[in-house]
Amino acid sequence: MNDLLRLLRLFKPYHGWMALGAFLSFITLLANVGLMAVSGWFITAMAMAGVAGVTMNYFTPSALIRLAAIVRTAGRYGERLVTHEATFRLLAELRVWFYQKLEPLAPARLEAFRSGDLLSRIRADIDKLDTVYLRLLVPLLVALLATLVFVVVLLFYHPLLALVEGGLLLIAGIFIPWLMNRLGHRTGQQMVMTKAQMRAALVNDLQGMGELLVYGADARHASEIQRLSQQLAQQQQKMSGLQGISQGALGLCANLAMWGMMLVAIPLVSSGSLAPPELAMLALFALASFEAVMPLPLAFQTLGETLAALRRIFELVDMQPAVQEPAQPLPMPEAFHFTFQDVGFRYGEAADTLQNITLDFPPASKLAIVGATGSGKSTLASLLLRFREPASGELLLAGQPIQRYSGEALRQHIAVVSQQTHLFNATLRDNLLLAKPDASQGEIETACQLALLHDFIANQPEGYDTWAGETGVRLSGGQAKRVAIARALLKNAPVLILDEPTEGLDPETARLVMRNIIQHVQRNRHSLLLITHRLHGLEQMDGIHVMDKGRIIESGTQAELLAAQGHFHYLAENSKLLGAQIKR
Ligand SMILES: Nc1ncnc2c1ncn2[C@@H]1O[C@H](COP(=O)(O)OP(=O)(O)OP(=O)(O)O)[C@@H](O)[C@H]1O
Repeated sequence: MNDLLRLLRLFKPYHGWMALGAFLSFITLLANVGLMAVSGWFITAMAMAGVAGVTMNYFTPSALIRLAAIVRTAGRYGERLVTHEATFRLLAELRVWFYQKLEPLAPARLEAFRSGDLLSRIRADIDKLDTVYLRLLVPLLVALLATLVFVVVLLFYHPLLALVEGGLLLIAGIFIPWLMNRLGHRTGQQMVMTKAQMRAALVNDLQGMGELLVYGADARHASEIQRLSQQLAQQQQKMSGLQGISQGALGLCANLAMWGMMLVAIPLVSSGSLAPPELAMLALFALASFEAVMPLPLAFQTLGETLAALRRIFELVDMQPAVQEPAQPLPMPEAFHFTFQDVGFRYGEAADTLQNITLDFPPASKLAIVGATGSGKSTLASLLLRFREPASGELLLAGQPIQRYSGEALRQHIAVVSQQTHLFNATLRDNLLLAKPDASQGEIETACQLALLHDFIANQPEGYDTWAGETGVRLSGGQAKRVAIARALLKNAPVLILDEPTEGLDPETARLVMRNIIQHVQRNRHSLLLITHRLHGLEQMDGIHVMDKGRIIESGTQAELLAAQGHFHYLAENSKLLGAQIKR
């Protein structure tokens, strides 16, 4: 329930729209019930007047009937318009709010979630929330008000009539929905989970379809999807069964109310305290009044589903970002001088990933981090990018703890080519412009020339408007990598971080691209942090740090490290490429 109240507070800017929608719905209901009641009265009165051969004023009731019919039609139209407008506005607001809450959680906190699950929360769970206003709040408010009005109206005729109507409305509006909620709560929650699991499994399988086919695991994965889909079908069947029972029970209550009216009203007509046309009027009034509670059982039956969706949304929203933004961030410095002082870091409860890292990364310098796979090189870069915070020691930027700067502002001054580069399902131009939306064609081409990509693009029939495909599938691995390099160079940021930039490139192309990158950073007096396994081109670095098991075990220039005959020398000996480089 707390989650529901919290959601209502989020709806605050739209309370006016919401109230208007509920009001129109209430008016429409009153018009419908009035229409039925007056019609019942009018038909009976006319019949009786015909039998008795007397004349009666039929203008007023027929005008009333027309009025009620017009109000009902216009009201229904207005109600649909306003309630749906309100719902779409609420959903749009919720999506933006949710996205804004998600953004600071990326990448560190969101890694724990499957991409299909995140998609499910953003789309399906948010969509589910339209039921809170449209199917829960409006019907509940209208039912409450209408029950009150109906009981008061009947009290004017006879207290017993009000008692029958009120009692049956309470059974239909409270007991049956309560029962449906009890019976449907668990299944509703399970349905949200099953749907989310199915979406996550589908997204996962579609992304890895190639591997599934190669290893012949597609049938096994398909059977899991089938199992989930059967589970969902069973849950849906149970919910539909409950819905059928509740609608039947409601119909029964409405008919019982009509009969109840007759039972109470017939003696009143016989005793002369009620006119005969009023008997038909009351019977139809009672029957029609149950429209007020009709939507409630379904609303409460699906409440479990709605609350589960809401919980999944708040669960994400309430997560603390891995990095806290300072309340009053320092302005960005003129020169980007990073200093690691005895920095330690670990992922969650795992063992230390980084220990006692001390290194200096001054402006316009070129630093290489080399070492075995899993030794913590990329983690070091993610601390620089403020995606994560050191657990111990200090990471300084221009002499100030990096925590005092805004992560977002900092990242505007850093260009990155990460290990797993992501290309968007857009043209090559759009993928490049991501780094600098206002870049000119000349700037784009220069960046691509540096990445040795321009000739390839120029040879494509559509040039820079060639479609890259989802995650760059329409390019080779090496081409996609070079798009990422060109994108980083186009940004022209004072700090460039390259994590395995030449992975997937043939040795000659790798050598030429690295040569161009180094010339580019030297020309612009930018700094470069190169994370690599490949030990070529390192003679141009101002410093090399060798990492092993989260620690820096050696530091120096290439010549110094080779002369020291330590770990770097051992790695170099094992690298034919470096041998080729040194000979050259
Ligand atoms: N998001 C993460 N959550 C938990 N552990 C992680 C995460 N990312 C990396 N690790 C662990 O931290 C350690 C260091 O990883 P990191 O990616 O920094 O190494 P690396 O030196 O860059 O490796 P490689 O050369 O293979 O890219 C590894 O043991 C890895 O399993």
